[in-house]
Amino acid sequence: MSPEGTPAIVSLHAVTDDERARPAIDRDRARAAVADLLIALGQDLDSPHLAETPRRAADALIELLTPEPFRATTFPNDEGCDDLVVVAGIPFHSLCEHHLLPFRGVAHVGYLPGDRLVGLSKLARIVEQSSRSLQVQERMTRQLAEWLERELAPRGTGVVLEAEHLCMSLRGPRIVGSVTTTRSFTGLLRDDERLRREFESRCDAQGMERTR
Ligand SMILES: Nc1nc2c(ncn2[C@@H]2O[C@H](COP(=O)(O)OP(=O)(O)OP(=O)(O)O)[C@@H](O)[C@H]2O)c(=O)[nH]1
Ligand SMILES: [Zn+2]
Repeated sequence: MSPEGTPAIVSLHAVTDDERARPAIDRDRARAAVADLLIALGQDLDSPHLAETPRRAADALIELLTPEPFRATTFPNDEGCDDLVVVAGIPFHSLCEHHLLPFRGVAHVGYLPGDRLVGLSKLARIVEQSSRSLQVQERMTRQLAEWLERELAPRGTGVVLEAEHLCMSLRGPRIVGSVTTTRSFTGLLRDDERLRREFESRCDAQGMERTR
């Protein structure tokens, strides 16, 4: 309950310290750098199709790397819900920190409630927010679990990401269709095998292989 005694809807800002510490984006410099890159790659910037490409490409990258802040609405768990809450099959795409190429797939995010419940859409929003950054899949998985821990203090969290990395399918080993799975479990989801299996069975129903 809020201090006034009305039912509490607590809003918490969801931008992490990491994101606050990020240096400001210099759009002009990014555009000039893309122009330099294209010239270094032997491309002709005088061609009508390429003339605006530095602007377009820089703006596209900036869009992909700019998380949208949101407020993480939470509610008191007045009904004492003690079953897993899982949003499975949340589509996402992000940019691989090593090659600046996309990786894309689905995220499954769940928690075992403690004193608070979170608005379900916020689980999708935090996936979207953490994907808007140069990422490594393992780190993104861990960040999502840490966010749940921080905002909800739940009795357990489960996060599973399944993704195809274009740096592996379009170049390098050129293996098309492989799926990388990363997982993070905390609290009772880490310690109680029955709960973890229950979480995983809900993820399986929305797994990448089944839904693509
Ligand atoms: N652990 C992890 N590795 C990633 C991720 N995304 C890309 N990588 C890997 O990052 C590694 C970078 O290694 P390097 O050997 O420096 O890159 P490279 O010379 O381009 O190597 P190849 O990709 O094997 O051609 C590669 O093995 C990628 O597959 C990720 O999310 N997690
Ligand atoms: Zn990569």
